[in-house]
Amino acid sequence: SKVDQHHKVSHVDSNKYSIAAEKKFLLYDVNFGEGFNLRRDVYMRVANTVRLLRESGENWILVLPPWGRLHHWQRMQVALSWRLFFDLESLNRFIPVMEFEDFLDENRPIDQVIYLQHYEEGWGTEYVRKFDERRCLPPADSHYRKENDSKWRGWFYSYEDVQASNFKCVSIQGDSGTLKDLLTHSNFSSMTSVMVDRAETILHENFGDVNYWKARRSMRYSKDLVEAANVFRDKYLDSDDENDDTEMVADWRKERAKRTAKGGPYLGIHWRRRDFLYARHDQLPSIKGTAEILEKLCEKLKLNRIYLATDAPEEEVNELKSYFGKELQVFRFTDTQKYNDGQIAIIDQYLCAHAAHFIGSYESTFTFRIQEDREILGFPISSTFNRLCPDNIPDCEQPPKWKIVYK
Ligand SMILES: C[C@@H]1O[C@H](OP(=O)(O)OP(=O)(O)OC[C@H]2O[C@@H](n3cnc4c(=O)[nH]c(N)nc43)[C@H](O)[C@@H]2O)[C@@H](O)[C@H](O)[C@@H]1O
Repeated sequence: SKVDQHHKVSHVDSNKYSIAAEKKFLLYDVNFGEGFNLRRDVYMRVANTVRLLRESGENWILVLPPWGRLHHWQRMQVALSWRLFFDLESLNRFIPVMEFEDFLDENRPIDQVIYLQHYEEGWGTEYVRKFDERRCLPPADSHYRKENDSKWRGWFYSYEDVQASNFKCVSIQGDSGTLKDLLTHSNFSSMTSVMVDRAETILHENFGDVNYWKARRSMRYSKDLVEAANVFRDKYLDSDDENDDTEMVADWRKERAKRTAKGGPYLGIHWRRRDFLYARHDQLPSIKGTAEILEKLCEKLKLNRIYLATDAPEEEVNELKSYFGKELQVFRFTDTQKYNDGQIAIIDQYLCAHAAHFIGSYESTFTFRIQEDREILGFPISSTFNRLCPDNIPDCEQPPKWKIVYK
């Protein structure tokens, strides 16, 4: 009936694609090995799938995958909700989202797990967007198992009593739009709730376009984290939004292009260490080399404060600091009592994003997210797209400038 339908959409009235159709739920997960900031990128891809589905008249809602089991996090936590990190109201202004806990509270089943994988035979000579139901390749076959009750069990973000009715593997090459097609034009189109595992398999439909940036801008940080970081800016970095020209409108949909942000009187650096030293060894400076770059930069920019975001062990931080003269002060946010590893990572990023000048680490997604935040805040390009060069190539190639677009 009409009344029923009205009831069904009342949750998503705030969204401009509010649709009189039955609600459907998209859940997803990402390969276990991926880090926090690649996962944030995968959110943008899947959020755009939901946007496309809604634009085509289907009433999909994105169920947010709880955070946890990240191998970079020193403390092994699981089942952390999104509101610990992000502002859900803000996310909801792009597409309707809900926490997994709330999905479970509504006693909803998971009808179908679709495990995305590549094509066994590879990509072929030309890139075509396509998908096909295929036999499961490793490791899919080991991640889900059928129990005696013929339900499927898997990791499900550590929740033990969650199961799915059906499980299929799909080979796919494509993007957010291809995933939309998979959900609407395949055997899965009758399902009400679908979980897509290995969602990182799909790409952005148009990397860096306006919808990329809308999804990105909707990912405002939780009010608690912003508050904690702002208190720190005020106390140690002589930095606040009014002086720095970094004020933001409450609703990201009202943001307009600008390049007038000044930032606080400090240098922000993302100094990626640990496993990155193996992966990108030739592209990173030594500890001493890092100190030399920072000293020179501070002298040039007439700054005497550094905000250091890093995953480096304490000994390395101490070594770095030991190379600086007395005139340079180094600050870090380290309240691990009150905040979990992901929250500290976000506070680190926020503080780097508000610095007068930023320098990051080569091809780190942690660095990329800071650059995006600075684009949103409206910094001049030259203060943002900078990287630490290795010792032997002091004038190394600087990072690509993925500028924000509003149209
Ligand atoms: C080598 C590759 O590196 C890729 O990492 P990359 O893009 O830098 O960035 P992420 O994917 O975020 O992984 C790095 C993780 O290390 C911690 N981390 C790194 N830098 C900082 C920092 O400045 N402050 C804080 N608080 N934490 C930091 C944090 O947990 C972060 O999520 C990985 O995603 C890949 O899985 C792979 O390991």
